[in-house]
Amino acid sequence: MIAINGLKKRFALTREHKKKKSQTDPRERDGFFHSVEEVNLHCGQGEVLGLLGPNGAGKTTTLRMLSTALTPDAGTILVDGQDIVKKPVVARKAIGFLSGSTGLYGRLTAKENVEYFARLHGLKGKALKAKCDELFQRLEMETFLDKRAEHLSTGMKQKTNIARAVVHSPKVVVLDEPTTGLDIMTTQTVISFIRDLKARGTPVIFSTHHLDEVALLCDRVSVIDKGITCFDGSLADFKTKGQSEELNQAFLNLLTGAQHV
Ligand SMILES: Nc1ncnc2c1ncn2[C@@H]1O[C@H](COP(=O)(O)OP(=O)(O)OP(=O)(O)O)[C@@H](O)[C@H]1O
Repeated sequence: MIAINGLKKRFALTREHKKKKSQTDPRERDGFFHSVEEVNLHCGQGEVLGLLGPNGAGKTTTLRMLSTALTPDAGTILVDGQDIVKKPVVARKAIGFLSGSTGLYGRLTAKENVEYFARLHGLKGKALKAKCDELFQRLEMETFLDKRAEHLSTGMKQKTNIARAVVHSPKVVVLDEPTTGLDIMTTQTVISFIRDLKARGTPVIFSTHHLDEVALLCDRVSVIDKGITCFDGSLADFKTKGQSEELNQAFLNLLTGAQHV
């Protein structure tokens, strides 16, 4: 369903970076920062994949390439067998992407924001209302639908962003740190929403630093360390290869192992 192979992305170093005498990161070389060096990731129909990695590992860069916001320097990204790098317009219809920095229109209400994106995707009339109402109910948004986005709390904004990302019923959902900064109740709503997507057969890829969410939701896990995939497999394999039933420990063991390769 989703197959990423040999993905690479580098960014030109700024003048400030180049001026620095001491090299701080092995990914800084030849005038570039090699943010993603070799990422491989696989997620099947109805599976949920947790993308893990330390800060700066390259998770957001990978997800931005998957969402077509960034073009890879090398590698392939297949969604349902279609090469989305070659067909970005097809990809944008097929993928619902929640980015950490997605902005809402502050002067529009939560409801207007979601409806606006529904219209951009070609929904109208009864179909638009039915889809939006369903999402407002599933994401428990009814109490703040008529509040302007600029006055919403972090959790309310995140729910609105999620509704906006999936209003076109995408084949694949990609969420960059969907629960970061949320309270326990809102986190629970987001977790239930991901479970619901899985039950409907929609594959979900989400990045997180919370391994309790991985335990609750994921069939598969992918770990990136310094721009390189050091694990991509089932949750059971993650525990076996990480040599621990405890997910935090398995994650740390996999990272340590990767450094020794
Ligand atoms: N446009 C850019 N120009 C230069 N460097 C970049 C750019 N975008 C990302 N990077 C660098 O690439 C590396 C990977 O960043 P990325 O945001 O993908 O990491 P991450 O795994 O999502 O981290 P976190 O868990 O902290 O969100 C970082 O060192 C970052 O500074």
